[in-house]
Amino acid sequence: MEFAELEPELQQWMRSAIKGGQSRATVVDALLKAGYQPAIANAVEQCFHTHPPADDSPSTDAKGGTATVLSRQNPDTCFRTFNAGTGKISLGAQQVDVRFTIKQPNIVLFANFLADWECEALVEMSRSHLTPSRVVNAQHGEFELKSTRTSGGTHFARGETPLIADIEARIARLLGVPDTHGEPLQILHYPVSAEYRPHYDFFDPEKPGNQEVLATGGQRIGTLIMYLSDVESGGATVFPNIGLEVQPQKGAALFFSYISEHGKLDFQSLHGGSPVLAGEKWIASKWLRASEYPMYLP
Ligand SMILES: O=C(O)CCC(=O)C(=O)O
Ligand SMILES: [Fe+2]
Repeated sequence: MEFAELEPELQQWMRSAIKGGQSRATVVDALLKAGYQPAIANAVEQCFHTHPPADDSPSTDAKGGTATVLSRQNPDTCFRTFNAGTGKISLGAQQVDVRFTIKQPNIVLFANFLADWECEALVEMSRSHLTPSRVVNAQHGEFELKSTRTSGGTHFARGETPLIADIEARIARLLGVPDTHGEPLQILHYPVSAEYRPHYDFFDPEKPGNQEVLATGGQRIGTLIMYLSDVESGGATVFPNIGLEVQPQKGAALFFSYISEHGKLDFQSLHGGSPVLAGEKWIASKWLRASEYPMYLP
């Protein structure tokens, strides 16, 4: 949906909300609640570019104001909702399709999120920089090698290249969460037999080793896994508690969020990458936080 196609009153409302310092998520959320279709997020994004917030109006995010959807008690409402009837979502050159949705846990599979050339470019940028993937030890907070995660990976800072900036803007438009809430983009490579055993992407707040990761950007609230390759055999993303298996398809993206109503962590979101049996698997993971995540860690 193009900003220029909206009714003048709506354009005016959007301009003043943005000039007044409302965040993208707040504006999109208000419009969805008013009954607009999710594609309205496109128009909001365009409006942000053409009518950026005034320099002297601090954003409600920065003030921690109550209008900020992401600072609510119940952060799951900050994501747009999708259903089987959502239809095509126009994101720049990509016409994204919703393939299926599950409500609990909240899972959505999108087809055609990335173009083939974008998948190939991300793989080529990463191939020579892979190091063994690590996991955070929830007891003492160190990042360590474990047999439960045997992929190789690398990461890119937000906006590190024009392609990455473009994909991050697309994610923000699709999900209705500002790109500033995203961790660096992780590129993961699974050769034959590599896997990521079932785990949660959120950090258990009860565990002492998680306090440091939680202090930067707050809790993780959702994950977008972008498939950069097909896999000849094996390598599905699995949700063992609900019996779901998603076979990687180049260009598709799997979204799931794990803060259930009333801000409770959703333990049904247990998921993993099953072992690759033939061929190789490449993915890009974008983890989203409840608050802004710094560009460079202190
Ligand atoms: O490899 C997969 O399919 C799952 C990856 C994953 O769980 C993650 O990146 O958090
Ligand atoms: Fe994960």
